[in-house]
Amino acid sequence: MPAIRPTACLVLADGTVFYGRGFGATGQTVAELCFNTAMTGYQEIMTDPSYAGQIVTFTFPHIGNTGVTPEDDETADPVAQGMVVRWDPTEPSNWRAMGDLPDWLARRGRIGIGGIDTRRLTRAIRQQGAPHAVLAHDPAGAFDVPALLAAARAFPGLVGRDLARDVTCAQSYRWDEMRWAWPGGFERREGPGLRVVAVDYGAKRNILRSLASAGCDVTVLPASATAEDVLAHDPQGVFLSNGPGDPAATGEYAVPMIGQVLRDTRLPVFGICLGHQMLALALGAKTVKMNHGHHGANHPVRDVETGKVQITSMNHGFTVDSQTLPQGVVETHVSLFDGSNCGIRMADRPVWSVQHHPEASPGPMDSFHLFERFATAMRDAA
Ligand SMILES: NC(=O)CC[C@H](N)C(=O)O
Repeated sequence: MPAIRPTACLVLADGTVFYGRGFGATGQTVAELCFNTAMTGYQEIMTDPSYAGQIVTFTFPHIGNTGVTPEDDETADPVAQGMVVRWDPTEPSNWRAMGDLPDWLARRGRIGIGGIDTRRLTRAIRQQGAPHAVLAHDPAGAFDVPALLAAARAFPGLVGRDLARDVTCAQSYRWDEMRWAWPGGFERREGPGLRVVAVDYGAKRNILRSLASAGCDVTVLPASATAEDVLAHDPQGVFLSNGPGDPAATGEYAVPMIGQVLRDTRLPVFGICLGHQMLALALGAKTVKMNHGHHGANHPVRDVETGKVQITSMNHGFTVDSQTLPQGVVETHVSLFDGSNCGIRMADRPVWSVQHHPEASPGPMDSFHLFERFATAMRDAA
C-alpha cells in the first residue's frame, strides 16, 4: 500500500512541524498562530477582520459540518490567514448551508489544514505564546521545510503593526440592516434614529447591525477619519470598532482623533475591542501584548459595578494594562479567567468601552444591553 502523503504542513518558528491534509486554497501563508475555543461560528471567526495577520487553530473538532452561508460573513473579504482543524471538514449538513467550507476557503484564497493534533498544538501555543508560523498546502506534498521555517522566523509579528488600514472601508457609507431575527431574517431599520458615526478599524457586520437594532442611524467612516470628518456628520454618539493589529500602532492616527472628540464635545462614545484599547490609550492608559490572548465564545466577565457575570465572546491578543488607568477612568469589567481588564468608563461622562464582543457572532448575547445603554446615553444627552 502506498504511504499517504501529507498535503499540508504547519511550521512553527521554534521548528515544530505538523503535517496534515490541506483544503481550501493552495500555496503558503505566514502569520501569528492563535487558538479559538468556540464550538460554533467558524465562518464568523474566519471573516472577523480582527483576525487579519493570524492563523486560527480551532480547538473544537467538528469544523465545517454546518457548511457556509453568505448571511454569516462578518465582512465581504477574506480575513484570517488560514485555519487549523482536528478533523477534515465533512459534507455540510444544515438547512442554512449554501456551500461547503473547503470551496469557500479556496474562493477566498485561504488555506486550511486538517488532521492536526489540535490539543498538542494548543499546548504549544500556550507555552510559546502565540508563535509565528507558516501554513503550506501543496497537493503534491512537496515541502521545503527549512525554507518554510525561515519564513516563519522572518515574520515581523503583530506588535507595532497597524493592520486596520488594510481592512477598513474605502469610503463612508450608511448602514441600516438590523440583527437577524426569526422569521424575517435581516430587516432594515426604518424612520429617524440616533445619529451615530462608527469608525471602521475592521468592523464586524453584527456590530453595525446591533447598533441599528438599538435604534441607531449609522454612518460608517474609514479608519483614517479625523475629528472634523466625524463631527461633520453631526453625530449624537461616536462608536469605535474592533479591528486587527496593535492598538498602539493604529492609535498613532486614531488616538489624536479620539482625543479631540473627547476634548471638543461631550458626546457619548462607545468602543469595542480595538476601539476599547484605543479609547484607553486616548485617556492615557497603556496596552500590552498578551501571551496567547483570549479567543472564544464562553469567557466569563464580571461587571464590577453590578457584580453580574456575563458569558462573552472574545477575540484579542493585546490588553489594556489596568495598572495604567489614570484618575477619572474606572475599570468596569474584568476577565474571570485571568483578571485582565475588560471594560472602562470615564467616571463623569457617558464614554465607555469593553474588551469583549457584545455583538457575539459567534457567542452568547449576554452583553447586548451595552448597545441599548449607548442608545439611552444618546437620548439622555439630547
Ligand atoms: N477583536 C479586536 O478588535 C482585536 C483587537 C486587537 N487587534 C487585539 O488583538 O487585541
